[in-house]
Amino acid sequence: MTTAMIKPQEAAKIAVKDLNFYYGKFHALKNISMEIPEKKVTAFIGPSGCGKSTLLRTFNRMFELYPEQRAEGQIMLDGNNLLSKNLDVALVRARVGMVFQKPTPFPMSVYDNVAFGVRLFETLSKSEMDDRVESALRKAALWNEVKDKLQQSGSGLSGGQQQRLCIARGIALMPEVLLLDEPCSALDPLSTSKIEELIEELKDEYTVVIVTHNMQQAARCSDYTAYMYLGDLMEFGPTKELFVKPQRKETEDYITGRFG
Ligand SMILES: Nc1ncnc2c1ncn2[C@@H]1O[C@H](COP(=O)(O)OP(=O)(O)OP(=O)(O)O)[C@@H](O)[C@H]1O
Repeated sequence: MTTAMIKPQEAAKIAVKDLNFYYGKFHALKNISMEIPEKKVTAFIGPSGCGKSTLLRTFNRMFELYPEQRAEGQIMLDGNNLLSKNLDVALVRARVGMVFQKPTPFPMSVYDNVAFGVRLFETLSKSEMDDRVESALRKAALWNEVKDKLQQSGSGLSGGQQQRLCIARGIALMPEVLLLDEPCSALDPLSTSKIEELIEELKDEYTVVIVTHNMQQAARCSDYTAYMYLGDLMEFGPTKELFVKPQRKETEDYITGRFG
């Protein structure tokens, strides 16, 4: 399968080359090559089961927790192969943060939810940590809503607030890349639009990759879109072009709702 591709003009933050992924014998990603541009939002779209989440999870070696899962090929992050056995996985995960579909706050206070990961990597004074927590919550557009309840439990927040708390938790580690796996699927429309606004702001500082089922969301908040089907990368290019003038008939059928 040859991917219909318009190569991004920006520098690549992540360069994927000939990536194949297996769940046991099942070949879930087939020879994927693409460049994820730095400080832009890239969306992965495609019908259920096409491999969007699988591809996203390779970017922080999430699959390594499961022995039957295997990735072959290269995923270069600033020139280092993320799949190389020599790379420290904990450091990879600090550079490449991930937010999941369902908000998953830790069973601890709002403050500690954000500080927890930072304490694993850095020794900060109390005031430095306070600053870090505040700055992460501000960037996640949550500070004003929680500044008076930092010591209350994170699970007491609304679903949309919990998801922004999870984003703050990722940001607090000062990652370079943020992976968002259907971050709005469990949220109401108002929380969804807040997260979408936030994504727009995050790209000033981070490279953002988002998996979404929602094509309007991909069209609204991404700069680049990848359309996947049955483990193949069918088409990749600037979002505006992919939605307005797709190169492949399969992409057009999917985005116009004729299929999927
Ligand atoms: N743990 C697993 N073990 C075996 N097969 C898996 C596993 N996880 C996913 N798969 C298979 O790999 C393929 C890709 O799954 P993946 O979750 O990446 O798709 P997706 O595009 O993100 O789907 P969805 O939109 O439904 O979340 C599917 O055929 C799925 O059944």
